[in-house]
Amino acid sequence: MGVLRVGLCPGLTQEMIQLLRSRRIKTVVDLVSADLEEVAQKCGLSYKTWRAHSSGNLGGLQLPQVPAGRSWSGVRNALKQPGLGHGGTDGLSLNAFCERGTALSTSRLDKLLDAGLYTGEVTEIVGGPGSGKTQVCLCVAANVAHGLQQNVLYVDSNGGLTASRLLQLLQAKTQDEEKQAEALQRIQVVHAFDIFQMLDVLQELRATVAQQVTSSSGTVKVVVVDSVTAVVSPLLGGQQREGLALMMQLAQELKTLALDLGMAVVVTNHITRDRDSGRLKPALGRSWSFVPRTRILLDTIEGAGASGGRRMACLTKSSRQPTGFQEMVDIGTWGTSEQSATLQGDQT
Ligand SMILES: Nc1ncnc2c1ncn2[C@@H]1O[C@H](COP(=O)(O)OP(=O)(O)OP(=O)(O)O)[C@@H](O)[C@H]1O
Repeated sequence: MGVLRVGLCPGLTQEMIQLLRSRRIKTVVDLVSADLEEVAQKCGLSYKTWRAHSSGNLGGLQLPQVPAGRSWSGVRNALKQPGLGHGGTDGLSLNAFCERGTALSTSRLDKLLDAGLYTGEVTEIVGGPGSGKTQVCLCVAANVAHGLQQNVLYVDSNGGLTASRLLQLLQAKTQDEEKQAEALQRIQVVHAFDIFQMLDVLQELRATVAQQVTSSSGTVKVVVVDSVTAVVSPLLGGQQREGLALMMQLAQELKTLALDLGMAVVVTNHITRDRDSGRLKPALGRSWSFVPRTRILLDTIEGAGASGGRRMACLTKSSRQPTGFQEMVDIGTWGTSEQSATLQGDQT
């Protein structure tokens, strides 16, 4: 059991340890199980300062792997489960541990995602050309920037983003031009047309956020990458080992942003046909398939064609909901109305 001690994480002073002890918080597990806001209040620290102090890896101590929850109470309950709370497999920073598993309501796909995009995770939107992946990304960006008033980094690697469509989505949410402008300012758009540019962008974000732990300016909550396939697939195939290595480096960067910096990461991926079975599957192969924790497949509805806006969204990977859960969405009306219909949910 990790007893709290000076130097375990930056800013954890003897004085703070004494204060915590007087509140019966003696170990790392006591600390992560406690209500952070309440602890901050009792110890006379601002919540933000406390969060800043509690970032870091607690001296490399292994924090328990908690099943994804949605709130602090979820984290606390998870820690009460037998077998948890005595060290684990996942050396998360305390900061990320606190942030992990917050559901951000972001799009018409919230129901499939079990309340929204989760911080601390990579979510993948998969589909063929014109299936609506970019529309989902734009919708997520608009909702996060306007509805949640949080910052978004939007990495466009295929030129799919258009400012006019983004504005259209925001106009559907508010008529107030000032609010539209504020939301647009929260969406930082970066073009990265090869993997090196993309790695640069993500590494820069990581460095900036790491340096700004105590800054009052808002940090990026959601990272959108549309698409990973555009920059990775030219590197794969044949004997291109370097390509695979770069792809896994990209995967690592995205996971770091999610797990260590508490962001929700959304990526898009193409589909490809399996050589043996002939079935459609996400592109980029088996190594990449483990990167996203949740995956949604977008498909055109038979007979409707790609030009129509109706799509079937199907949950094909999830740790929370039964896979096979489907929802019909109309990407064409996303900028104008808020209609969607759940068609079916079944276990596969
Ligand atoms: N401004 C718009 N208003 C309404 N619907 C649009 C608009 N732009 C595109 N769409 C719809 O989105 C579809 C294309 O979706 P999108 O560009 O998101 O696909 P994608 O999956 O990202 O494709 P690709 O893989 O080729 O980039 C169009 O067929 C159209 O139905």
